[in-house]
Amino acid sequence: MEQTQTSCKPSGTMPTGTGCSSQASDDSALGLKLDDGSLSAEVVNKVTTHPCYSPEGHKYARIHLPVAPACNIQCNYCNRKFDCSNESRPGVVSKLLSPAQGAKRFSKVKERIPQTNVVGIAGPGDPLANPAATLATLKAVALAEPDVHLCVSTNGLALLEQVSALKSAGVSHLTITINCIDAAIGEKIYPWVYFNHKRLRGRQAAQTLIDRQLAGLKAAVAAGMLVKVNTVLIPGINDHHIEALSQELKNYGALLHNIMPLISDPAHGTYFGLTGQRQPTEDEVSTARQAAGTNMAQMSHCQQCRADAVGHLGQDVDLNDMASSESEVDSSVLVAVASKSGVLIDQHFGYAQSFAIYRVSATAIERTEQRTVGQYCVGDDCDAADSRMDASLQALSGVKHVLCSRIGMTPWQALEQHGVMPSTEYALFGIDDALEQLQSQLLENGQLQAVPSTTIKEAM
Ligand SMILES: C[S@@+](CC[C@H](N)C(=O)[O-])C[C@H]1O[C@@H](n2cnc3c(N)ncnc32)[C@H](O)[C@@H]1O
Ligand code: SF4
Ligand code: SF4
Repeated sequence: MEQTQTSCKPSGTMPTGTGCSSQASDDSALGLKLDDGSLSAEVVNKVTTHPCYSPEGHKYARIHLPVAPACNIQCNYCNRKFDCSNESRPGVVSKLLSPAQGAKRFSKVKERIPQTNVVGIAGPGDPLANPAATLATLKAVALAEPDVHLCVSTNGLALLEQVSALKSAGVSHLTITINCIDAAIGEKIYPWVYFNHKRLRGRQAAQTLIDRQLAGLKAAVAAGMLVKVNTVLIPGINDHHIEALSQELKNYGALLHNIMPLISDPAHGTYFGLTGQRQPTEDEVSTARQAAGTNMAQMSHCQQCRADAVGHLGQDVDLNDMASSESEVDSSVLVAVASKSGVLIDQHFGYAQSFAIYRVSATAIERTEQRTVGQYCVGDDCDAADSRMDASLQALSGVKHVLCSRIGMTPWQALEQHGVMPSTEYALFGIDDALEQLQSQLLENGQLQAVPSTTIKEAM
């Protein structure tokens, strides 16, 4: 790292951010600081040319490439959607991309918005729960445009073992979401963590995650990455803990702290949304930022972007026109329907013993077969049936969407991880009506090759 001294010295907190100062200035900031505590010219440049690290970077644009669907933990505030064009929140995307599609999208966007100098991978799941796709995408982008800043956003569970691969791929900016350093708080945020081939729950899950996050943070800082920490502010859960957390983040060498308000809505289908967990008020967010600001430089201009956001912060561009020119748009998709009555979407995923399979294209909705499955939920046990899930996944092979009246969080996650999108949006709709609405949505989002007219026919 270049060690040219600049006039940019740590100067206490940076509530709106000048981008070149930070109070996180002890030795654990390792390679980022010069002997007198100021930031090196290289670091200052990397900070001020990134729109999220500094308001000074506002003239630059970023692109998030949605190549990472799976996640290795569950947060009570997160419900990812892979085919959603109308919600503006983290974790949703219009369409998942392969690494090749991601690199192609970047090149097209770069042509259209030449100020795009940051390529980030932020989901819709966790980039490091999808390491092959993440690294392949980063490498393809770096090959096309060596000067771009590569950025990854992770929950940190798998960070420690990926730091050197990320570094070799050229990742300079890293975001870790750390919501607490106390497992008693963490168990209220994370229902489970999947680590070392085991699903951990309760305090053990939270402690494992926290330990791995801090070890990953330390390793990333030591590798010279500029680490920003995201913290989701959840009233009554971690709001009293923010100052202690920021003190620890400073000790571990994080450069910037981004306290983001919880987004919570029953319609999102998250645990917090369904249990009525409220969002913080603006005053509560600013109190938390002030408390954390005694330790850490604060980011306060985060837009809580979608995992496929493109453009300048706050001025996202619409990708619909681009989506239709990206290859691999399906000409038809298979949809599995869970129905007791045979007329309505009125069956819980876990209680279905068979699914009606439909092929949906732009011109037709055709019933192709009935597939039998072993019932996933047995008694009250709808959440601990890994082997039954494997059987369901096999039975649903080739299917892209499952329509059902209800579904548990665990099977939802497992389906998502295998590229199948469950939906309870059409609960109690007539099957024909639901399929027509899904068809329109897929066409609108550019996920189906468009050709006019719609017919429903029975092919059985
Ligand atoms: C969708 S995540 C993807 C990256 C990675 N899986 C993670 O959690 O850091 C991007 C950011 O959005 C945040 N996020 C997700 N759902 C949120 C919600 N309902 N309210 C506030 N922030 C949320 C996450 O905590 C994370 O900081
Ligand atoms: S780690 Fe990220 S993607 Fe995974 S559940 Fe939490 S917010 Fe969602
Ligand atoms: S979510 Fe915040 S940190 Fe991430 S790209 Fe958007 S503005 Fe930047």
